[in-house]
Amino acid sequence: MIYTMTLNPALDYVMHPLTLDMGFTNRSSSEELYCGGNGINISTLLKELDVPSIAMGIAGGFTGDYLLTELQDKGIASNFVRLDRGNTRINIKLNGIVMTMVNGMGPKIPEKKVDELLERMDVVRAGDTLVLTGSIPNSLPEDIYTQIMGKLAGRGIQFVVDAPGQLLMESLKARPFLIKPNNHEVGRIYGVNIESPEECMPYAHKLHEEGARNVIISCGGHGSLLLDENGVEHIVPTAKVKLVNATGAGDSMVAGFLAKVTSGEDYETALIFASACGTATAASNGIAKRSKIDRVVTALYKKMGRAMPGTIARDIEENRARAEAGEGISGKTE
Ligand SMILES: O=P(O)(O)OC[C@@]1(O)O[C@H](CO)[C@@H](O)[C@@H]1O
Repeated sequence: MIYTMTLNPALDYVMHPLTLDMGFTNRSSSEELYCGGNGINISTLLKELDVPSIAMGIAGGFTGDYLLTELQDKGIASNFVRLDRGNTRINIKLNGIVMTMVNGMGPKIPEKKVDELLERMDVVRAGDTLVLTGSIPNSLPEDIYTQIMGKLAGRGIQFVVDAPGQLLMESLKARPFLIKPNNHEVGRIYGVNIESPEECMPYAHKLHEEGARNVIISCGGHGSLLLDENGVEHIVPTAKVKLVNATGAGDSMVAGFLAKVTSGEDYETALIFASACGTATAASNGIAKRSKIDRVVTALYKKMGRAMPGTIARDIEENRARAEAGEGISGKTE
């Protein structure tokens, strides 16, 4: 089972401002509301791929109620600690000429709720994957990811960490199965300006030496890299699409990679699929639907001049047939 942990979930309120003048009232042409937070995005994309996962985390107030009802309606299993006070945050995404985001700090988490969460972690068993991702509310201890991994150490659980700077570096001691920073985050960690996968590769080796078993670094339109646990370097370009909203693109990569690795695909195939999932989300409102992912996967193999592996081609064909027959969530169109 794949467990995703979102300690600071959010409702993502996307506005499309016509102007963005500081100090004035600006008007939005339309708005959308999505359930967000990195782990929730990962579970959402996994659901789209028909890969089961359980979303865990901490939620509170009317926004938390909305979030959990939405997850239930989408058929995403969840196991959230509920706060007695405080609201799950609302993150503002101003999708204008450039994307401007204002992310909330999140509610205050009392110590007893942290204990409750740590107790609930006992459901994660040998062979499971636990994804620890996103920022943490400032009332939580900074080493919470390390605490969780410490508690579960030695149980045969694979950890995946996608977290900002220090949280990420701290987590490397636990030898996570996968980390997925982007080029800017890696640049900030090492104090360098790096854009392309080729420029990022030496830093992937450093992160590998520090403890990460597999390192994916996403580089936006420049492509992405994977340095796998066997020390093999993989680089994949990005399929060309019209950018709609890149929120959740990195999370979609993590989901796509895990979906393929856990179903036994090799690392190169998993990276290509991951890249397509990220691109498909960047070209969507919200997390990408299956039909768009399939189109981007096909376009990416074409761009790379490579034949699609039989397993991936069959999967796309089966999904198309199911969509035509009007079955299942994966048949949804955007
Ligand atoms: O404030 P954090 O936890 O760093 O990031 C939260 C967030 O921006 O990340 C997700 C996209 O990855 C969004 O759904 C969400 O609003």
